[in-house]
Amino acid sequence: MMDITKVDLRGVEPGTPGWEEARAAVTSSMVAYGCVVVAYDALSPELERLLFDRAMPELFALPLETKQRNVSTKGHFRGYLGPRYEAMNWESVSVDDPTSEEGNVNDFSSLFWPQGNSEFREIMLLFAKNLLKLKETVETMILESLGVREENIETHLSSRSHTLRLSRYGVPLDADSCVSMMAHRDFNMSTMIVQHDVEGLEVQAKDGSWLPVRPEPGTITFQAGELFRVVTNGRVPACVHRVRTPSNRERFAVVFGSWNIKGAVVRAMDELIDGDHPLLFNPCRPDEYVEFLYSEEGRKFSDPLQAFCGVDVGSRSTTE
Ligand SMILES: O=C(O)CCC(=O)C(=O)O
Ligand SMILES: [Fe+2]
Repeated sequence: MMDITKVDLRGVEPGTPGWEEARAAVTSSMVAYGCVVVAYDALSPELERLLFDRAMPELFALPLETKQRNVSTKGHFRGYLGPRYEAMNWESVSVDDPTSEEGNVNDFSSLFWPQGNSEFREIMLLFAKNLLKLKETVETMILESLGVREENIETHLSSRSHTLRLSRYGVPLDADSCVSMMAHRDFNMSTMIVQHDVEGLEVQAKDGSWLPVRPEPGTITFQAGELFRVVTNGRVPACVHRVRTPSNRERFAVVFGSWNIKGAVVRAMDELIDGDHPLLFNPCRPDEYVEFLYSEEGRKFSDPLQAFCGVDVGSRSTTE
């Protein structure tokens, strides 16, 4: 089976020799799959083991009431997600704005370890900061390649909020398919996924085939969400992905999500609209889009973004 090409971003910075080559490779993978697999040192192997092999199993073994203390006022897919997803055998906790020094990660950590766990807190903060840097590098590469001006890239990067989510998948309940999370696109700007030891993430190619992303140490998957599709005026598709674990093992994953700042409007970047690339999506409000996505109406569409804010309403099609 074919692998998605891995791009080595270790030590690659703007102006360094490897930048342009890496940028081209990142962009071509994004245009093809809506995702790219990169090699990047976001956490040392020792810290990664501490997090995945010790802290995460310990955290998820806590009583339900303890995990439920992880709440968020910031909307969908935040805080503790558990019993509602029993049919998937999936649960996760998440921290908002995980790179802020003002104590979010601290409060998050003391929910689970009231007596303190400075090691966990430090790992989370370091991980989040490094993942944020990687995200900015990858998005800069893509937007630069597509011809977006530097000041617009900066505005784009500074209009974001972030979450760091820790997920646990029990062994897949459907032993035939081994799928524990169905095919979907994320409705945010972008997502980065860090796997550890156990396989699961699969990405769908345009021909419909599924490409497994192997949980190789030191690799991270960057995926475009629906909002990135709007921003790039459809040049970059939102990544279709799922979780499937044929080895039937419990699996942990860390997911860094990039969202809009509250109330913002997302629109296609000026440089990406021209005669050859007419505007595909009207400006959209992410909070309204999410409402639509989960509404009875929204669920009918195979491409709900197109139905919600697509310019060409003639091409709307339902899955029915
Ligand atoms: O666990 C993974 O590898 C993917 C998770 C995912 O797709 C999600 O949380 O939206
Ligand atoms: Fe996802």
